[in-house]
Amino acid sequence: MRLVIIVNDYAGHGRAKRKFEKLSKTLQTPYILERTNATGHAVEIAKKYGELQEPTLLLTIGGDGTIHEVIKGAVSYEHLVVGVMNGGSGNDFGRAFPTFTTAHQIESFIQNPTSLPYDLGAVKSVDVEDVFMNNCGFGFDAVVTYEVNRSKMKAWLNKISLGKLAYVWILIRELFRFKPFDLTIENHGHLKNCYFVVASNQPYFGGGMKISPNSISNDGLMELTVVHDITKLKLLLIFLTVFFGKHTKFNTVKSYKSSKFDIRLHDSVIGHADGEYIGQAKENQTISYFVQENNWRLGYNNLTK
Ligand SMILES: Nc1ncnc2c1ncn2[C@@H]1O[C@H](COP(=O)(O)OP(=O)(O)OP(=O)(O)O)[C@@H](O)[C@H]1O
Repeated sequence: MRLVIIVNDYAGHGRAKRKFEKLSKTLQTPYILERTNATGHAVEIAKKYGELQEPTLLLTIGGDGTIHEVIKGAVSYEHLVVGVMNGGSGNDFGRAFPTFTTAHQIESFIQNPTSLPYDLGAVKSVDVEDVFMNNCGFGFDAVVTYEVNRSKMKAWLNKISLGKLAYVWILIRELFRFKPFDLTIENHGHLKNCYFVVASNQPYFGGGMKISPNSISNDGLMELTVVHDITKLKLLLIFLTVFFGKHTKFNTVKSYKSSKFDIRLHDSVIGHADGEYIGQAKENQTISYFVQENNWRLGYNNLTK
């Protein structure tokens, strides 16, 4: 099996770059190195190897955004297997899926490749279309993600390893600015004053929050979680309980399970897929979430974690 290593030097504020440098000192197996040069490049890299028809491990060293792009490009190419070494900041993928940590694990995989198929979520409306291996949400979570990613303060604080401070500051600032929206979920009814709605294919989001504790990534189903009708102070308290997956006990948190959801937001609200901004859904447009069952393969063996 051919080994292609895809590295996003910028992921994890240089963490992915350092991981690759360390790996390259011990890895004996020949490999092709692909460094991403911009947002979206990893999709093109994966597609390029999809067209070459040779069994290939796309070993991705980066964060959730880079992994998202590689899976998006690799989807439906049966000879492509995605492998991951965590190199991001949040690494929600690595909390739910097995990942490689050493050169020895990768070498033993190349000699004896084993992989399993996983589901991919899809989201589609007139203005928004994407896929997700972790989760895809509209509302407050997307606003915080968007503001954190474009924040100059975060870039500066990261240089002195205080990036999380920027996250907390932006979360509180946006909480006071955010205007809740009404939401209709087809076949499930209408909810008022919603802060966010998120569809999940695995439990974790936002860097370790267990937003959807019962999500399983290869069951052909997704979970929809909505937080609604709640004071801003209580929402902050609920954020603390999310780390332990205990928020679902509050009656202001609703969860649904299905292979497909059609929702309508009664305001124009921005969205994210796997923590990357995907655009703004216009008010009252139908947004369809659905599961593409078992359509990408993850490589790992009994040595991976
Ligand atoms: N050469 C590049 N320069 C700038 N951005 C890049 C480059 N290559 C990829 N990107 C983009 O960098 C963004 C962040 O990458 P990624 O999500 O992997 O890291 P992270 O944000 O540190 O990790 P996490 O999402 O796990 O918190 C992605 O949107 C990706 O498309």
